[in-house]
Amino acid sequence: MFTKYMIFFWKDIKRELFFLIVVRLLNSISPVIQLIITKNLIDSLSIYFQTGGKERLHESFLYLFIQSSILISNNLISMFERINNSKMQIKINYNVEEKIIKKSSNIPLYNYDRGNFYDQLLRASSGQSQRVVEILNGPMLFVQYLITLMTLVGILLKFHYFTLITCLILSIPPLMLNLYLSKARYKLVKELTPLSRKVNYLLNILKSKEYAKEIRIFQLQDYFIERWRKNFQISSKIQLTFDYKSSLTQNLLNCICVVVIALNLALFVFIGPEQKLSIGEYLTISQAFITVQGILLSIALSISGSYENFIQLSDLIEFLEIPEDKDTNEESVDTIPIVRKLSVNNLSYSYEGNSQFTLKNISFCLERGQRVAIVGKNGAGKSTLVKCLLGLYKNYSGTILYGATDLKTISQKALHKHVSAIFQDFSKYNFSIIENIAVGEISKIEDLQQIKSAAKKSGASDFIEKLPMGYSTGLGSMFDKGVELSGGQWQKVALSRAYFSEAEIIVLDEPAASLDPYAEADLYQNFSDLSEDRITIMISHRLNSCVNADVILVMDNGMIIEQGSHDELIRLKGIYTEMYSLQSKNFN
Ligand SMILES: Nc1ncnc2c1ncn2[C@@H]1O[C@H](COP(=O)(O)OP(=O)(O)OP(=O)(O)O)[C@@H](O)[C@H]1O
Repeated sequence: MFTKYMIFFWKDIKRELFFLIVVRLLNSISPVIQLIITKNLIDSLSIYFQTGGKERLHESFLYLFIQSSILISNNLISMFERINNSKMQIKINYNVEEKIIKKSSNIPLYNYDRGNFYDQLLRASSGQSQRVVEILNGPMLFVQYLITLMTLVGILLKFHYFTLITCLILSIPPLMLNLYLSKARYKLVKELTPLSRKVNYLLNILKSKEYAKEIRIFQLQDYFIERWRKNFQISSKIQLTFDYKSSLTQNLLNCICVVVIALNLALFVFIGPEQKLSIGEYLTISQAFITVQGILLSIALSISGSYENFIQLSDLIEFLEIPEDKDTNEESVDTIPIVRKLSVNNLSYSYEGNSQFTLKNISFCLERGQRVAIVGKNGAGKSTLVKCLLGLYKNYSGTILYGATDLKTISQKALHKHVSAIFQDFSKYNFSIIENIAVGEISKIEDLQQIKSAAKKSGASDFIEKLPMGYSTGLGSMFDKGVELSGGQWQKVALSRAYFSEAEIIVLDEPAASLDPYAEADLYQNFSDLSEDRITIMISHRLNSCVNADVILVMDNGMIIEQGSHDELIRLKGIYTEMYSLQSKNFN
C-alpha cells in the first residue's frame, strides 16, 4: 500500500528528483575536494611564509581561487536546490491535498458521525506533504552521505583505524535515542490530537461569524476564552514537558560526544609528530574526523527521521484507504431506469456507538406523482429516515428499492441523477446566485433560462431581480461585494435548487421554516407542480401543510405508527389527530 502511494508521488516529481540526484552527487564529493584544497593551501602557505618564492605564492593564489570557486558554486547549487525543493513541495502538496479532499467528499456520510474520524482527518492533513518529500529525498541523501563517507574514510584510515571505530561508536547512541524519540513523538501527537481539535474548535467559535451573534448577546467571550486558555495550557504543558525532556537528553548526549571528539583531537596532537604530519595534514585529518562524525550522526538522524515519517505517514495512508461507497459494493450499477416506485421493507438503522435502533422495521411504498409528508415528534427519526432513502446512509438493514433496483447497489454518481434534497440546514454558498441555484443540477449551470424559471417557482425571482447585478450577484459576506440575504430569502434560493433539479425523488426538510405566510402558501401551491411526475417527500412540523399530501407517514420512536391521507388519519383519531388538533387550537 505504502509503495503504491510512493510510486504515485514519485511519478509526479520525477524531473525534480533527477535534478536532486545531480545535486546530491555534487554535494557528496564537495567536502573531500574542499579538504584536499585546504590542505594544499595551508601547506603551500606555510612553505611560502618560511621560505618565500614566487612559485609558492602563485600556487597559494591558485588554491585560494579554487576554494572560492567551490564556495560560489556551492552557493549556486544550494539556491537551485531550494527552488527545486519548493517545486517538489508545491506539487506534492497539491497531490496530497487533492487526494484528501477527493477522499473526504466521497466516503460514506456516517464517517462524519464519528468523533475519531475528525482526529484521523486532522492527522492525515497535518504536514504530510513535507513527509512525502522527505521520504522520497531520503534514499538520495543516504547515498550522498555514503559517497562522502567513503571518500573521507580513506583519509582517516591512512592515519589510524581507531579514529573510524570511534566515529562509528559515537553514532550509535544518537541513533537509538532518536529512534526512541520518534516513536514517543508520534505517540504524543496521537494523544494530543483530540485536545488540539478542542483548542481549534474553541478558536473557531470565537472567530467565526456563525457564533458571533450569540457570543455578544450572551456575553460568552470570557467564558469561551477561559475554556480555550485552559485547554491551550494543558496541551502546551504536555508538549513543552516532552520537548524539555527530549532536548535535555539530546544535549547531554551531544556534550558527551563533544568531549570524546575533543579527546580524539588531542590524541592527534600527540600522534602527529610521531607520524610526521604537516600542519595541513593535521588540519585535514581533524576536519575529516569531525566531518565523518557529523555525517554518521546525520545518517543516524536521517534513519530515525525516516522512521518517524513512515509512522506518521501511515495516518494519511490509513485515511486514504477508508472505503468509498463505490469500493464497498463491487456490483454497483452506474445507470438505473427512471424511478416510478420507492419501496421500503423492514428498514432498521442505528448510529455507530448507539445501542438503540433509531429506525425500527419501517416499511412503506410510494408511487411516482405522490406528495408525501413525514411528521412526528422531535427525535422521532424523520431526518434519519430520509438520509437512508437518499442513500446517504447505506449501512442499514432491510431493503430500499428504487423501482426494482436495490439502493445499496446504485453508485453515488448514478443516485445523484434520481434524487435531490433541500435540508433544513441547507448550504449557503458564498458564490453567485446562479451557482447557488445551479448546485441543484450543476451540469446545467449554463442554462440561465431554467435557473430563472426555478427562481420564479420558489418565489426568489422577486428579490433577485431587484439586486444590482441580478442573478450574477455574489451572496454572503465572506467576499467583497457579496450581498447578505434574509433567512427566508436564503431558503427561497435553496428551494430553487429543488425546482431546478430533474431528479424523480425530491426531499424537502422543513422547507417553510423561514418563509413568511405568503411565501409558505405559494410553496404549498407549487408543491403540487413540483410533485408532477416525481415522488416528493416533505418533512414538516406544520401539519396544515400536510392537508394536501397524498400520503402522510407519522413517525414515533423510530417507527411508522400511522399512515394515510389527512382525512384517513383524522378519522383514525390517533397521534396525528392529536398533533393536528393541538396546532389548530393555537390558531383559534
Ligand atoms: N449523527 C448522529 N449520531 C448519533 N445519533 C444521532 C445522529 N443524528 C441523530 N441522532 C439521533 O437519532 C434520533 C433521531 O434523530 P432525527 O434527526 O432523525 O430526528 P427527527 O425526527 O428528524 O428530529 P427533529 O424533528 O427534531 O428534526 C435522535 O434521538 C438523535 O439523537
